[in-house]
Amino acid sequence: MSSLGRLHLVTDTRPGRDPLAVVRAALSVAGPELVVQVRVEDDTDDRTAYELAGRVLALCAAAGASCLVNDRLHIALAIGASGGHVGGRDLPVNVARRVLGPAAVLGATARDPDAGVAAVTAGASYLGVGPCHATTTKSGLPAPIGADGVRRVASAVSVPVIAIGGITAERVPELLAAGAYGVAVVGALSQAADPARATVDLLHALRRPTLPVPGTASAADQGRRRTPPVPESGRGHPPGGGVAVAPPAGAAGC
Ligand SMILES: Cc1ncc(COP(=O)(O)OP(=O)(O)O)c(N)n1
Ligand SMILES: Cc1nc(C(=O)O)sc1CCOP(=O)(O)O
Ligand SMILES: [Mg+2]
Repeated sequence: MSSLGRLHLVTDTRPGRDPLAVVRAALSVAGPELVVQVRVEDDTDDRTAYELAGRVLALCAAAGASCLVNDRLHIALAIGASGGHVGGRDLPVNVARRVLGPAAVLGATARDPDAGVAAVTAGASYLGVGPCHATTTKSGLPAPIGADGVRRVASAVSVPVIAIGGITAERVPELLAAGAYGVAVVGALSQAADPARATVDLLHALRRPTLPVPGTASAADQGRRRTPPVPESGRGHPPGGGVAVAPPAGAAGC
């Protein structure tokens, strides 16, 4: 069983970006609190994606952080990543779970409660929920769901909810209050003048105590933020208070 960090850095591989420099800067201040999701553009060939993912994994391993791979689960397996993330146009969640195996971290995109419940039933160990706010990083997304949309999903599931889309440090408190466990960002770090400083700001916002949201499964996680659990093995829980993540028992396709 592994522990999920609360701050997810999704790589920005658009032309002119330097994803490895941003990953290095973020890891230098976040260490094991960071999850790096390797996400490449759709027209990137597998060899390029594989080489980037391998480099990111090496940086993460040296810092004690987790590395996930978006969409391309064969690359996740090839490099020995902690897991992967799939959305509505990728492998179905139950198939992704079968491919990655029962111990892997598997994220699934969910934009509403029904999709969230279905993804968890199929084997997702966390949900990426958004877009919370307008984003300039990705096109073709539906209208932002805001903190209320995050609340609706978080209320329906018992796995960590990672809010995504237009996230800034200033917006973190309302998302935590809505039941989010953590956040995933692209631009807040890749477009920052000082990505290390921006990482610190996001981590501070994520560590700030928030009131539990009554009736949400994530209220338990909010409680854990104040009183981190005693790790089973004495390791694996980041200083920010990660939560143990394992696929639900009997997940379809496992
Ligand atoms: C944490 C997180 N949440 C959502 C997504 C989006 O995944 P998806 O819907 O499959 O879109 P692409 O990222 O593949 O374009 C994500 N990657 N991470
Ligand atoms: C990759 C991605 N997926 C989203 C979704 O809602 O599914 S939003 C998004 C991009 C998030 O970038 P930024 O932090 O720069 O807004
Ligand atoms: Mg996808």
